[in-house]
Amino acid sequence: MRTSWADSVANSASETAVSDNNSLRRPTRATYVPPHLRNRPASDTPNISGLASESERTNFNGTAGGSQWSRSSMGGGGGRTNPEMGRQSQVYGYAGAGRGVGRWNNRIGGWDRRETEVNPFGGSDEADVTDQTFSEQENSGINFDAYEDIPVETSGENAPPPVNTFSEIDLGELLNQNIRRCKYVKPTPIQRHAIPIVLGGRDLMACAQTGSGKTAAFCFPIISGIMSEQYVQRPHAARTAYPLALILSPTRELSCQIHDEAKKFSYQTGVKVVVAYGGAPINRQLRELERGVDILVATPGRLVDLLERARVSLQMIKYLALDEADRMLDMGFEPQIRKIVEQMGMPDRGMRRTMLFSATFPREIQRLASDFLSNYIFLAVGRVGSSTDLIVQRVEFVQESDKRSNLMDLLHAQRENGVHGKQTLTLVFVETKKGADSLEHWLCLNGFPATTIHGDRTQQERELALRSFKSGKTPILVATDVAARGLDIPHVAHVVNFDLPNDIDDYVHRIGRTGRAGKTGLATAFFNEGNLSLAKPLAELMQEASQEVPAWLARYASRTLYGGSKNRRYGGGRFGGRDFRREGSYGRNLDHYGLVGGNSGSAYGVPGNYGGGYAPGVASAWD
Ligand SMILES: Nc1ncnc2c1ncn2[C@@H]1O[C@H](COP(=O)(O)OP(=O)(O)OP(=O)(O)O)[C@@H](O)[C@H]1O
Repeated sequence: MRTSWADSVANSASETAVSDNNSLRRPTRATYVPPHLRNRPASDTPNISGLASESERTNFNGTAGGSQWSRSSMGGGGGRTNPEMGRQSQVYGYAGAGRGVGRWNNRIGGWDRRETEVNPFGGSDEADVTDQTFSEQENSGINFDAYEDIPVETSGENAPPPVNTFSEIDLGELLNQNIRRCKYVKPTPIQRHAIPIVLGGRDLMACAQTGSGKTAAFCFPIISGIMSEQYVQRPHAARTAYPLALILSPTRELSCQIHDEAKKFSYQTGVKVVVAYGGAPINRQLRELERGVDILVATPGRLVDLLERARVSLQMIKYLALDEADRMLDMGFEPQIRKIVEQMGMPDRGMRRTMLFSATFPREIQRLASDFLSNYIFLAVGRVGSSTDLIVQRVEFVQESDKRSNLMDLLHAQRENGVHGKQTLTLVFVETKKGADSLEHWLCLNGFPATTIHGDRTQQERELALRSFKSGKTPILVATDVAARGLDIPHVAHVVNFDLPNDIDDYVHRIGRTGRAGKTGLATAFFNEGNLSLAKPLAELMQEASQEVPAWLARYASRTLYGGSKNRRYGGGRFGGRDFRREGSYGRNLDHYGLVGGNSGSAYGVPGNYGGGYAPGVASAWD
């Protein structure tokens, strides 16, 4: 019998409670450690909390237990500078852990923050790991087994082996506590493979299906790596922030989401996470940065702004993660990413750990991405570029003029049948910003509370819309591609492609807003003659995901000249995740299909139709 994720959570609750009582003893404040004491052999006395010994607990001024220095100069959150220092160096971490706590330092600068840190889990008792406050994203009802027999391909030299449990990985007790607070009982397959690879000091290009836990897969090794840093001296510059890790994502909402997740994972660890994105007041972000930052989550546009103002330096970056990496490196945007990674002071590849994650990884993008990586491992979990089997996909032939009434039928049926209950959230994707506004208006007029998210709305409106949708106040969200990638919105039961995208990868990401973390979902697409280029890849994708392909779609697919088998980009076959280095094509002049000397500049035979190329009036997902 299959056990659900929820069952696993329930079964583990008692164990968790026992271990937590032991492990949550809060450390007292740690402070400055004189250089001669740094990196001293650990004390023989086991030190559960990973603190420096009493004799070492002397602050910068020589007074015991003080915390001023660490607050002001370590980016600890206080913002005050110790006048005796005469400079504003930033010193992080200390190898003060006694034996028994492994390589974990106590993140001196962090302890002061711990006292005032808002509990992102919402509970009043921050030490109560078993609290039930983490309700919004409660991982109940998740079918963990859905991921158990997923195919995995790893290539690259000496890939560190995967693990089966979080406890097999030395992530550090504080991070482990947060993993338990998140109610993550077992690592998902991408986490099982990716975390040991990065902790093993390797660069990584990772493909895994939508909703399969990639965020934690790159956050855990970053947080854990920063926590275990022995000692980091940052340069002295009054108003420049020197993050140790940079996480880039293509949209503002996704950056905010990653920031929220990373804050949960790093709660009480002393690791400081800051987000910077366009459309929001920069001054607030600057103030946050001034208070110190270990992990900076950003959209590329705002990051370049901060770099050009010299308010952020990438000089100390040890970890670089690109989420939705294929989007970040597609035609329109690659120069900006290249500038950030190669021309703005970031340590060269090989001197930092670089991680690229996405659910889709076209061969051409893999080739570009390999410029940023050093001797990397390629990891493919699941049928890459495919949708997950957890999503039931339907395609209906609907003429443009009939789309609204068809949508209305779907919504009425959903409401009346109560198939997914009253709380059902429906995400409707359209092509243009105008189209989004007009459909939203029409839905509201017809008694279906809806809201919209697209690039013409202010950031405040976008955030409000997302909140209103998540809360169920407006259970229909009409969106452009700005909401296609990465957003993890619990309880989205139905994704409707009112207008299909031109690119099958965008379709994969859009429908991936449902059927997440082992839950099932439904995706309906309206197809007509305007979508002929998608017929073949769509039919193939559906077939691969064991979905019923309508006979009319199969006929269109067999007739279609363009739009060809995009899976060939991934190497073809049932298991599509393929390291481009393993194909005979490595280093040769290929087009997106892997055809030597292909039609230049035209991916899939549709001019300017890949990724970054947006037609006028069409929404860009880029911030
Ligand atoms: N080990 C785990 N146990 C339980 N739930 C998990 C685990 N890891 C991640 N999750 C949950 O799974 C959901 C999806 O995770 P995440 O958003 O990281 O997916 P993703 O792979 O990045 O998806 P996308 O490709 O759409 O960006 C989140 O709600 C997250 O909290």
